[in-house]
Amino acid sequence: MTIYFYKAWQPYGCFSNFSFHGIHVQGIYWPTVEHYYQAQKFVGSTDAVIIPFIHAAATPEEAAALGRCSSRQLRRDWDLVKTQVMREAVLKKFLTHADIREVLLKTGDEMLVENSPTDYFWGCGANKTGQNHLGKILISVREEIRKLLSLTVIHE
Ligand SMILES: Nc1nc(O)c(N)c(N[C@@H]2O[C@H](COP(=O)(O)O)[C@@H](O)[C@H]2O)n1
Repeated sequence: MTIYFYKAWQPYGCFSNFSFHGIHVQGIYWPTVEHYYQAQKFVGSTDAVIIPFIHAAATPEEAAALGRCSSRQLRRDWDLVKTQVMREAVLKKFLTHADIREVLLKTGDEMLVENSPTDYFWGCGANKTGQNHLGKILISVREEIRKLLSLTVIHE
């Protein structure tokens, strides 16, 4: 059975990047994966000045709105690195928070799909033909955590 998720307040909302499960990356705390992901778009770009504003955004929706502003200059390698940036942040999220790690592990081997009606890259889009990269990342993170757990105890 495929598990669909999208908004943070819906079933399996903890799989959304908009869920309030903070991460530390290189000594900096980010309130959601979405804050971190949107900020990474501008690392090294001429619009890097926006990064502290994304970091300080009160909500992930606000962070996403700042990061999605089409007049700003994205880092040049963004399309090359964005999937890896997202995977590292999502892995960090599920290594950090034991409660949602359990939710993820309990999905067994089920397919996970971000049921976004508009996003055909991270989600499945309105007609379910999207690439679902976020769902694929969650599945690979689930597998990586299983391997880590079989080797050692995770220290939060
Ligand atoms: N608008 C919106 N609301 C949500 O609640 C979402 N979970 C998403 N999806 C996420 O949006 C991010 C992609 O942003 P860009 O289009 O690359 O700026 C990514 O985190 C999706 O999972 N969108």
